[in-house]
Amino acid sequence: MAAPDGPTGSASAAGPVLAPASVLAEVAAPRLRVENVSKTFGRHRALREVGLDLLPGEIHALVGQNGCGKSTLAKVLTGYHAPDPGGRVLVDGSPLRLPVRPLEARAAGVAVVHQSLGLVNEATVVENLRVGRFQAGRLSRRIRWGHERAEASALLERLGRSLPLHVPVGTLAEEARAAVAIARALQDASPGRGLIIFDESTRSLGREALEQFYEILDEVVGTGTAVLLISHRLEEVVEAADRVTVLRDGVVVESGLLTAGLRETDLARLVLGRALAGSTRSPAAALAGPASAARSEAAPSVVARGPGPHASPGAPEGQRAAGPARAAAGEGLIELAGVTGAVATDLSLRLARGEIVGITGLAGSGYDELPYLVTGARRARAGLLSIDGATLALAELDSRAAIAARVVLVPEAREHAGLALDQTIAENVLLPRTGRQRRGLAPVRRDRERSFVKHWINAVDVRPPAPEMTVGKLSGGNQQKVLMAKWLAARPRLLALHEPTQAVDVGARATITAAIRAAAGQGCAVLVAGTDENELALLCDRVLVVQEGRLAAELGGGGVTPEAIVAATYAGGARRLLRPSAARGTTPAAPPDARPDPPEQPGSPQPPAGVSD
Ligand SMILES: Nc1ncnc2c1ncn2[C@@H]1O[C@H](COP(=O)(O)OP(=O)(O)OP(=O)(O)O)[C@@H](O)[C@H]1O
Repeated sequence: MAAPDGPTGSASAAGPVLAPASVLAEVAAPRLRVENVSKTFGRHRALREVGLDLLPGEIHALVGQNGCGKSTLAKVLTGYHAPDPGGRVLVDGSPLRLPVRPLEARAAGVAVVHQSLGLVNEATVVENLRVGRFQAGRLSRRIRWGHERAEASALLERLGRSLPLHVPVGTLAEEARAAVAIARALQDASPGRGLIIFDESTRSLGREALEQFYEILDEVVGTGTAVLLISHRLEEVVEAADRVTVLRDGVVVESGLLTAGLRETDLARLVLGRALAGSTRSPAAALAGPASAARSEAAPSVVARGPGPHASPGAPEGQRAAGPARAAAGEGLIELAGVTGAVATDLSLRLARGEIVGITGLAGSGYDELPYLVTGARRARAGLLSIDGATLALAELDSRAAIAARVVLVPEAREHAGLALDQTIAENVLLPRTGRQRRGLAPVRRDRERSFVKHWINAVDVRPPAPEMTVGKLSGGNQQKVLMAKWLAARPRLLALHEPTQAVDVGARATITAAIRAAAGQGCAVLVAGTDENELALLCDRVLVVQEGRLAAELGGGGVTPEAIVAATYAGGARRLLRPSAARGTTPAAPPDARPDPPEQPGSPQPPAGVSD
């Protein structure tokens, strides 16, 4: 639904107000105008007559559920997909030829960071940053590597990063890879014109990196360049974007809403097209809901039976099931002793069966090494894992041995760790079982496999629920769900997760949360590394905070609250607002010459259209 005509302006706490897109667009020529763009894959229409205006100097968010068409639009705009005939795309008033030619788009001032980041993992940091821009010596015609290194360092420095320039990017942590991709796009931006598209690029950034990212975006939009920000982090959208457009099933249902005064819960409702239960809580809380409710809605057949804390249905609304406990002392305990990695130092902890333990910290503190070290995905320098009477030396553990012990990892970077993108959903979900079949330890029963796959597709709500679909053709969030299904289906004893709901929409988060709880309910111990305090508070029985490699705090029982997690993580320090200086609320932050007058204040704020309570 398009924004209706009528008075426009800022929003109040009573509700958001429709954006003055049409008014503003007349005042300042849009950096990007999309008209009537559609895209069909086979029989599926991923985009339907989409229209969008990006104004000079604004950060414009594009939000919507997994699979609603956000990345498809980004790929149409940058020439990866050819749109259906009939649409138009204009950059700074000039039409681009359709399908878009990538070089023409770049010349027109369109820069992009795709959701996959688009890096060549085998190439070095400097090569990824400078490919296509290398400068050769005038006489030697050889690449001037000294110059390229200096350029690359300066680009990364803008983002507050100092990375080794000669390592392959595939060896870097996800946050560092994101920084490389973002730095590359920033160098492509043309000050004062065009736009940069960030497709879920901030999903792996910790809070400090996020703050730095928005500082630079402020500089970029300050020149008049526009930013199209695709994100599932609705709190980030509300805090940092000027306006937001909502896509649902390939259709624009809200166009250019001002974010000032827009509440996260209202935006979540627009994304989902329905009201949320308990919407007075934060959307994350409301959507994750009580363990029992989430379970019954999302994965009824995996409802907990085991001894874990999440096994008892019927917890009252808004409460987590009671704290950890469960297995008799010693029984089923998993013990980690002296785990030491690159930064993590001498981390020791015990997990009971069915317990969900969170681990968090600032970037570089080492908290995020733990899931990889205990599952053999990264070699530990030292440490022991005791599980069901067996003790494994982590310095010798590899992934294969860990999987054999039913210790599994859902990594952060699904694109290059954990999913076979050219195989079907069914093949991916069944992959951990085929090892036993290959060794002749389990029979091949096609009918059972089919219902097994169907069960797990439903449990994590993969869309479309088509077992034969190639995973690479799923949207990013649905790929994440397949990754969860694959490892949950392996019935782990210890499930180690790193940012399990990244790139997953606000609705599907509840489904994944429920599936993790159900696994815990069946006795699986869960270790979840992440930085989202709301998610950790909802999911975890205990949360450990790591500082400078060492355990610095432990929160348990009633102390596992978002506020306590933030306080312990920042050791009393405060977090900055993402865009403290931006004068948002009445108009996009256009440069002075392009900035329109603020729209009039409406008499009474209107709720967003298209939401039914
Ligand atoms: N190459 C392709 N072939 C067939 N279908 C595709 C292809 N790429 C995307 N799709 C489908 O188009 C729809 C839109 O996908 P898209 O990746 O744009 O969603 P999205 O909104 O970006 O989702 P997410 O938030 O999960 O990243 C989905 O149903 C997806 O399965």
